[in-house]
Amino acid sequence: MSASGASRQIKLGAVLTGVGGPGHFNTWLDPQIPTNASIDINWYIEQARIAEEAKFDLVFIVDSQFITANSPPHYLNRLEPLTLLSALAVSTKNIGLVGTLTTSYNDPFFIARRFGSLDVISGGRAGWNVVTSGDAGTAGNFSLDEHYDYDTRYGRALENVRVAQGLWDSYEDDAFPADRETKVFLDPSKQHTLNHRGEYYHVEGPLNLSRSPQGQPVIFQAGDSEQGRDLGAEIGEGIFTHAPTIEIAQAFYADIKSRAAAKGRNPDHVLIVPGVSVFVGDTDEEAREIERTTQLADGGFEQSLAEFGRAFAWHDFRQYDLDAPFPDDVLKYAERGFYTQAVKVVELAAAQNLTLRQVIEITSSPRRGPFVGSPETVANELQRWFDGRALDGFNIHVGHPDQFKRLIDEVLPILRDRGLLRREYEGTTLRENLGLPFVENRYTVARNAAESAQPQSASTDEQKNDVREDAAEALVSSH
Ligand SMILES: Cc1cc2nc3c(=O)[nH]c(=O)nc-3n(C[C@H](O)[C@H](O)[C@H](O)COP(=O)(O)O)c2cc1C
Repeated sequence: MSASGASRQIKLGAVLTGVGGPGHFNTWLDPQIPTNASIDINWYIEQARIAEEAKFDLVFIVDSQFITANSPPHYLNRLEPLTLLSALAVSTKNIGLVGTLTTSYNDPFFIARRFGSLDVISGGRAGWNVVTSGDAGTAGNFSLDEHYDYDTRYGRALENVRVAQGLWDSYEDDAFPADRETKVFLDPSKQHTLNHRGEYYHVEGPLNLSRSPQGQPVIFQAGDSEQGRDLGAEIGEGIFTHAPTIEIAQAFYADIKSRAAAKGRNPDHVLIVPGVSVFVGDTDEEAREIERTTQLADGGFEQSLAEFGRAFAWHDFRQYDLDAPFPDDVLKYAERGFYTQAVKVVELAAAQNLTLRQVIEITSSPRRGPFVGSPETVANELQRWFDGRALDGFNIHVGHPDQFKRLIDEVLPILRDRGLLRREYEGTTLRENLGLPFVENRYTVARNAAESAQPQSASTDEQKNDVREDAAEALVSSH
């Protein structure tokens, strides 16, 4: 189904953060959340099946590889995404399986192999959320003294993704006749080496794995700097982001879509799906109260202060006077961390002349989110953002089970009745369900193009090969 026009429908993801992600230190106290939720595969299977029953497009697994004692509970003790998603692949049938893997500390061959395997195991439901790692300390776990600077991080990311995509085309879709009569297992003309020599990677190929029914895994991306947005516009088919207000979300949406169009891409094939929290009550007032009490119970000043340094490469802000002006030279710590996020905090403090205490209070006190109210109110607001081109869908942060249930039972049916959500999955692959095109194998495309362009003149095998290689080269470099 097309992502545009009359049939445009809301995409839905479920972000599973077990016992509580950033800012949610006490979510795990909820008796309905097992204290080992983040490492209990049965909990993940249950959530994925609930989401699948509600016809969500995908489950979304975020990740990191560096922690301190002040990291959020889910981050302290959680499963590796690809291992986890492989278990979900055999416990579900339709829902997409999106995992986060950093390009800064994984070689593209390894990434291509792992996501390719997930894609094959799941019958074409895999997605890769491309990140570059905001936690500067990750470097210390991968034999480096220092995390990469931004240009290097994003340069590596682009090349890494291109190499992985090249490797995923190692075999054309009919490469394995596996014919017992003729004893031909592989058609060697349908196996391709990559021979990549780039700035950061040398990769020969081929990958020892055939393609899935969707051709290649879907590429998601998360990163908000200029370089991050450019990368998303270049390679992202789904963009994971924050959306604090409809105006900011609309500006982000327009920016990414126009960057993608400027790169010659179809903007409808870049879906913007920010992470959002939803609170549902019987009335708008009750929902606001649930939002306030939940945020108060899940958060806390002391823990927020301890965790506050994460964007600044875990610089410890507890050393400063809380009631003095916000320290003005801390951005240097964030240069290899979550710099974009850190800049926003520092700019806010400067613009409003805030103390450190006030900044922590602002970032940790209950805030009135946009998707809070009676089922009707929440449905209206979700629709307003969708119709207003602030986003193409929502990655719902799954926190308290009661709230996830109310969203599914009370809000989604309203949107479904308005024709904004599917009743049944459109296809069996993540691409089909997201309205994204199947990725044709580049060598098959080049072969077909060469054959139809020169049906008579290609008199020798050598000539045919030249044309094929030329076309393949053009495709590889423009892909
Ligand atoms: C919405 C969002 C989600 C992210 N999720 C992850 C994640 O799960 N794991 C990770 O290592 N980095 C994650 N990142 C970090 C980015 O990959 C990037 O390193 C960081 O945001 C700094 O780059 P930026 O300034 O371009 O945003 C996320 C970033 C954003 C904006």
